[in-house]
Amino acid sequence: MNLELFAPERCDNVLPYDGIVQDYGLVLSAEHSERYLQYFLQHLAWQPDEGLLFGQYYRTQRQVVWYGDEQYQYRYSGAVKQALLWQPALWRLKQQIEQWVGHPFNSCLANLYQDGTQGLGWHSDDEPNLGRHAVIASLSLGATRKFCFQHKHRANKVELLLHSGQLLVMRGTTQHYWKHALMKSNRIIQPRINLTFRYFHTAIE
Ligand SMILES: O=C(O)CCC(=O)C(=O)O
Ligand SMILES: [Fe+2]
Repeated sequence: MNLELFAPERCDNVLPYDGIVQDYGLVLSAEHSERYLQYFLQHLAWQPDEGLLFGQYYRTQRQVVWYGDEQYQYRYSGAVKQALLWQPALWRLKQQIEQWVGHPFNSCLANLYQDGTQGLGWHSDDEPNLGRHAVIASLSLGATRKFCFQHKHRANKVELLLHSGQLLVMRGTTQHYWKHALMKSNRIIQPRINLTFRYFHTAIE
């Protein structure tokens, strides 16, 4: 069965318990998604992620960039991460996402995976600056990729395929109970951009 033939359906919660992950399905047409992909590939200030982990310097293949209302800062993996002021097209897209989701966002962490050899390992987005019940809106552009949730204390795993133009919203206790990861696959040769819109609280630190 070729899963690519099936457009993702909206789903109020893809998790069985202990969190909420809303799948909005495709919120952008194939044409719009492709235009955004090409534009953001060119116009966002992509850089490898780097820092120190257990005293070891690392530099990822995956590229990242963080934009926000202000030049927010936080310390992570032995490096100071700093937000750039919004890129105008990204800010306009954020406005639209806020309307769809009904929640404000003051920053966006963007990831660029050049092909399927690049992924993102198991983690939770549970930094103190995101607050206890963070609402994170994740828009996918480009190659279809497998995205998984794994419960931290139980055996449950949830697998999703994220298509170009698909919007996922994580909220409630999701980050507390679940980890997520973007899986690698050598068969995928196209790039993918993921935009995660977040609300960054500056009072903490
Ligand atoms: O690329 C993705 O879909 C996931 C990105 C992610 O989990 C993150 O930026 O924290
Ligand atoms: Fe994440």
